[in-house]
Amino acid sequence: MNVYTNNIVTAAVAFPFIAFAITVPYMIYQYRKFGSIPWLRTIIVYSFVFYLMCAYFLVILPLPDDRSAVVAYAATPQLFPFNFVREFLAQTTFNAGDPSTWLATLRDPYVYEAIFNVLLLTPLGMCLRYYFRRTWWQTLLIGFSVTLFFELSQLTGLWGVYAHPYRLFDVDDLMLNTLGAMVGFWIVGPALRLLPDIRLVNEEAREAGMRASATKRGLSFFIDVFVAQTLSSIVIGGFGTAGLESVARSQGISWGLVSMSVDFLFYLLCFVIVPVITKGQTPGQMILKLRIVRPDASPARWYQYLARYGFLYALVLAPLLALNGIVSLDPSRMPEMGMLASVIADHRAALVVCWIALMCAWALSLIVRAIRSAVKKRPFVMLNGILSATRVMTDEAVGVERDRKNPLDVDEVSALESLIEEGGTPLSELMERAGIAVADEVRAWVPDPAPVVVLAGSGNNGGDGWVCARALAEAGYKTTLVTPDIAERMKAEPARSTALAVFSSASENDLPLSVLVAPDADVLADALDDAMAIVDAILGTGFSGTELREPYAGWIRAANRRRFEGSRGKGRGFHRKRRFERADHDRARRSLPRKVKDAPFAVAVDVPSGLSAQTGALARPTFVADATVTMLAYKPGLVKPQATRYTGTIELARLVDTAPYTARLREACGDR
Ligand SMILES: NC(=O)C1=CN([C@@H]2O[C@H](COP(=O)(O)OP(=O)(O)OC[C@H]3O[C@@H](n4cnc5c(N)ncnc54)[C@H](O)[C@@H]3O)[C@@H](O)[C@H]2O)[C@H](O)CC1
Ligand SMILES: [K+]
Repeated sequence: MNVYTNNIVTAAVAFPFIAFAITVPYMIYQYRKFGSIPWLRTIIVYSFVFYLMCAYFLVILPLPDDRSAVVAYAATPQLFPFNFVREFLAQTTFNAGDPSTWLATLRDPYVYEAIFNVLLLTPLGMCLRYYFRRTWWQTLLIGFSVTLFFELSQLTGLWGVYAHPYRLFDVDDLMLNTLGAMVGFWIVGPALRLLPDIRLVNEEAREAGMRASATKRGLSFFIDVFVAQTLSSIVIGGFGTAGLESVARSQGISWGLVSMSVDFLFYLLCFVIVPVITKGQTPGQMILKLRIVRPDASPARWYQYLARYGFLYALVLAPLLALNGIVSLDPSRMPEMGMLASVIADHRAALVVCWIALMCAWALSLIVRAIRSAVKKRPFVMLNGILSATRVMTDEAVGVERDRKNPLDVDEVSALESLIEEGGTPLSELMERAGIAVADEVRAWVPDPAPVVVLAGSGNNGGDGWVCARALAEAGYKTTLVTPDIAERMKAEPARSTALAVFSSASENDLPLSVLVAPDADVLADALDDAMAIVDAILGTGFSGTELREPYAGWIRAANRRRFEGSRGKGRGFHRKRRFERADHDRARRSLPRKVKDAPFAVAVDVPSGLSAQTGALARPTFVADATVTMLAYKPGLVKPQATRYTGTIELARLVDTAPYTARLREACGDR
């Protein structure tokens, strides 16, 4: 086994170099995707790379010294499947009835190499399922391809580096390695319940990406100082080379003052002039996608940038100037000094100690506040931010905050739809895009095709649901669409024609889409039990009143119950029935038991059904969603505090570039 450990040591030695080479592009990719660099993901990815390197090194090392040597045992590929079994049986002393032969068997090279060959790709299979969320057949295919790559490296003498193969191409290795990948895939199945859900890791990363953490801000500040200082050094260096230093001295101008002024100008450029031009971003903030705004996320004014960084400049510079003042006082000239100066000169050492203590306390308070803001997920506010009435937010958070701050009333949304239609985009096209946006959200959470239930009402919200169902079925999801009535009898347009088109497209193309028309409670519950995702396209902006009529109320109860009480497992019927009768399930999320582990992902179209898009009033029951995909603009009801636990995270699907239409709408409203 020694050769194996040696190879792993080689991998460990080579890993830092490879890790270093992938770090920068990997970090940039992560940051661009999530706006943050999640540590769990980083650990997984780095250990995965390390593992693949170990595996490959085990396959190709040790390298022979002679590049043209013929290695006898590797010369002819081994093409008989199960050769290792034959060889083992021919050579073994194994006797099932004699335990003393068992250990020897394990030490038999044919046995331990077979076990090792299975183990080699087991982590790959685990990772493919857990991290990359691949299905069994994808794992099989990838596992086989990786193995083939390994074996071909051996067959071709490391792709032609060696004149002859120096390790054996063996069909048994191909089979055993691929089997190993599948073993990894299977054993990770039960472990999935214990491991943190990688999709939640992504979600957390995205959430972290929304926050302007102290790290991001520190880094962007560092970049800015670096840029300003580099530019300034180049210019001052240039002045020096041009002989300006001696000119200045001959004129009696302090060169130190000149360099300080040049520094100051470049700091002014980076921290004030550039933000004025870019509407709130210093160079470092442009790279890290941060932005200086007012606390309500509206754009800041030029004097606020000046105040923000002016105070910071003073806060950093003043202590340095003070220190310089203390140190440069000469005690021997005390008699000529004023009272204060002589006291300072007399206690210089003590004052420097005080200064250091003060600076340490300041740095410590910054660190403590940075950690606290990271733990409590709150913004990190500094004194200069308060004084200038500005905050640093991520670009993403600024966008969301501005959208949230400008919701459109329900009748404004209708007016917007009409404007968009006049602008040349028909409502049926909007519906198509809306349905696809919801399907994309489902696919982001449930990446592998799985059973999905779409609850569709008979209005246009239901129309979005029909499109979503078709898009999911086209992607291979086994989709069940639940509707109160057949497509012909849908009440609204374009929902009716859309539903009819989806229906005929599903049968023409043989899509895995089944339609349940007004199913009874048991049939619906069966469909929900199987579902990995539930789409609520029952009611959108057209919902009125305070109560939900049947059958919608029953559908929502069934969906919420599936989420919070699990599927109708054996022995749970009685318990659940009682709960159902007491109507406990339509209590707010806080008072419900924790979402059950196998709960399907629940996504609401436009608004959760039962929540009034205009007022935020809640009906009993109201659909409880993990995410809401809202169309065109936020609605006032979605941003009400009581709405959050029903909406989950809100995604805005703009469907078109709404900015020109919204501007016209606001103009029209202003005119009124
Ligand atoms: N208009 C468009 O072109 C687009 C709309 N989109 C989506 O459409 C909905 C709004 O659609 P609308 O047809 O106006 O209303 P709803 O589908 O939300 O609901 C109407 C439907 O509901 C019934 N109803 C009303 N109140 C109740 C109640 N208390 N109990 C039971 N049933 C009720 C009513 O009778 C009607 O039948 C919008 O949210 C978007 O999702 C697009 O996305 C794009 C194009
Ligand atoms: K809905």
